[in-house]
Amino acid sequence: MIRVSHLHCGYPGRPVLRDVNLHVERGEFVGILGPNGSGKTTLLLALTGYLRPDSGTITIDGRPLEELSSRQRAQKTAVVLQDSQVRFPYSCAEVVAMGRYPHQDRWRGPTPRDAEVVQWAMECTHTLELADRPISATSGGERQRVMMAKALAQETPILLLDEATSAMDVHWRLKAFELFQQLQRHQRKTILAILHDVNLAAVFCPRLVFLKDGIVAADGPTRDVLTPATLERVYHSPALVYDVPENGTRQVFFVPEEQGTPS
Ligand SMILES: Nc1ncnc2c1ncn2[C@@H]1O[C@H](COP(=O)(O)OP(=O)(O)OP(=O)(O)O)[C@@H](O)[C@H]1O
Repeated sequence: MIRVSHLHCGYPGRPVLRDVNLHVERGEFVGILGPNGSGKTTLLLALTGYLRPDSGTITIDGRPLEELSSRQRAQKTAVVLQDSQVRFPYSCAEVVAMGRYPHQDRWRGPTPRDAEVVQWAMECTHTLELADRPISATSGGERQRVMMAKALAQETPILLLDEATSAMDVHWRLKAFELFQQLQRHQRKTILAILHDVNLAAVFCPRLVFLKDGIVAADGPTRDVLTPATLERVYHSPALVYDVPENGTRQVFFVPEEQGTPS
């Protein structure tokens, strides 16, 4: 579904990603982790077509990204950013409805199906009660839920999340990730989620990709790559890794330097 080959990408005068290779199949839920500045957002921006590669290729369903029009790209990929700015005081319902633009005919306007999808997206993100509120009058966590609803309303096979739940409390963050998991399992959506919370990633993402200094430092099934060795190599922080028998996941405890690692 998504194939990134020998990707070099960055900003004018600042190369970031170096020879990144990544192949993601339809229906995968991949966590993208790594230290600040390691290139996670740069990779996501390259996947949306916002940043053009310096070299290398990105294909979606076998088609090079640069061959797709912006409308075609928006039909394939929806993005939820950590902090989306909406300049005008649109209501939350209007913001969610913007997710339908890539499917709409400019001359016909919204159809009953558009309204149904918007209603569905707001129901499953619990944002209906915010429908008439100006987006500028919502809290950070509420705004992230509205932007999630907009991305769902876009009805794309691929969902890219960049710290999309960072402003949410524990309850809403878990609800959001449970929803992503349902979309992955029942609609076979392909989800790439940039996260700093290694433990959240370990619970929901069966595959993890660690970036470090613009290269892929580790990529594989969560159980294989979530090891003290990988974490120490990527974050330079000693870590203890535990198996949680109750749900079959792994969890990590980063050990503050001065406490040392218990023997
Ligand atoms: N618009 C820009 N122009 C120039 N350099 C940039 C720009 N945006 C990011 N960078 C630089 O590119 C590098 C990678 O940034 P990127 O945002 O991809 O990192 P990240 O892994 O997402 O980091 P974080 O965890 O802090 O969000 C960093 O060194 C950053 O300073």
